[in-house]
Amino acid sequence: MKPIRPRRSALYVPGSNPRAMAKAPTLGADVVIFDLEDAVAPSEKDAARERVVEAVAALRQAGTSTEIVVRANGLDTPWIEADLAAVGAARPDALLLPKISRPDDLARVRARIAADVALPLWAMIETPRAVLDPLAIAEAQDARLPLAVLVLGLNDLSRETGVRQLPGRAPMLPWMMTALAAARTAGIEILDGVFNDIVDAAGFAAECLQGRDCGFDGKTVIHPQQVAGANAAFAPGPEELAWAARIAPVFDLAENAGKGVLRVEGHMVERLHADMAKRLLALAAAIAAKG
Ligand SMILES: CC(C)(COP(=O)(O)OP(=O)(O)OC[C@H]1O[C@@H](n2cnc3c(N)ncnc32)[C@H](O)[C@@H]1OP(=O)(O)O)[C@@H](O)C(=O)NCCC(=O)NCCSC(=O)C[C@H](O)C(=O)O
Ligand SMILES: [Mg+2]
Repeated sequence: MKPIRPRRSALYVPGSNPRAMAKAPTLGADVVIFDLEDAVAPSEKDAARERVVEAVAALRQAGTSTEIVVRANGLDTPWIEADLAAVGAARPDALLLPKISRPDDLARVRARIAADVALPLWAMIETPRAVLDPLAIAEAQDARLPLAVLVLGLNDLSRETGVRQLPGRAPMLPWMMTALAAARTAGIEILDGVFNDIVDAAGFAAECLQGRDCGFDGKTVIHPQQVAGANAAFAPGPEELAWAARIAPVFDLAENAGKGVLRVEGHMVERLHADMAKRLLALAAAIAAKG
């Protein structure tokens, strides 16, 4: 089993907001994404980049357990060269690239990152082209700069396609699930998009549960108030864990060694269910280890 790093909540923080940046790593999010892209006005780009480099360095020095990611500006913007150089110097845990539409976009980024820099890339799936073939993006791998996580950008997708962001997200679901299948085919993770209405706690909770039911590893969030809800929704619940603990070891028992399927408490349990249960228990242990 691959080592598990919980990514239940990934909090975007504008690189232009020092107060929020200082607060972000203390809020319990598994991931903090310092944003240089859409949340930062053009006039603030240079100052934000410097501030983000300093913040990443300070967090590394402090040995934070929060995963620290920097979102760069788009490939065709005037800021990308400086962003990539800064990320090379700061060495966050990962670099998030917006508006990746095709494998060649990743190749172009990789070619522009200094040869002595090695770190995971995350790619935003938020253009119409990307949702038509997310597998080509997810499978565009590289040893030095591997693609580790896809992140949905449903605001940009809405803007680019005219699709409305409705409760239940019916018009978006085919794209969301295709991206999820692409991530799983490539063996990488995928995070759900943001929920813009900060005051609609019930709507946010419903969307978190939907994301979890759809198989996402976590949700990107935009405000401190959304962190706890995402953490709760994307963590295994007590009943789920209790069941997992009961079925995880059943095929390890000597009497079941030659069996492929069992009846446990009225349920059919195959080896695949035991494997899923072991993964769930490992995720719970990784969450517990965070303290
Ligand atoms: C959305 C906000 C602009 C709301 O800001 P504001 O009304 O000022 O928030 P509050 O007054 O409620 O804030 C209370 C305190 O919490 C801190 N805070 C707020 N937001 C954050 C945050 N994201 N991280 C850390 N801390 C935060 C405030 O500083 C207050 O603290 P204090 O003063 O000490 O009391 C704002 O929440 C915000 O900017 N959110 C992030 C926006 C962002 O990054 N957007 C870009 C990413 S979303 C996206 O692009 C998705 C994708 O690409 C797509 O296409 O869909
Ligand atoms: Mg976007």
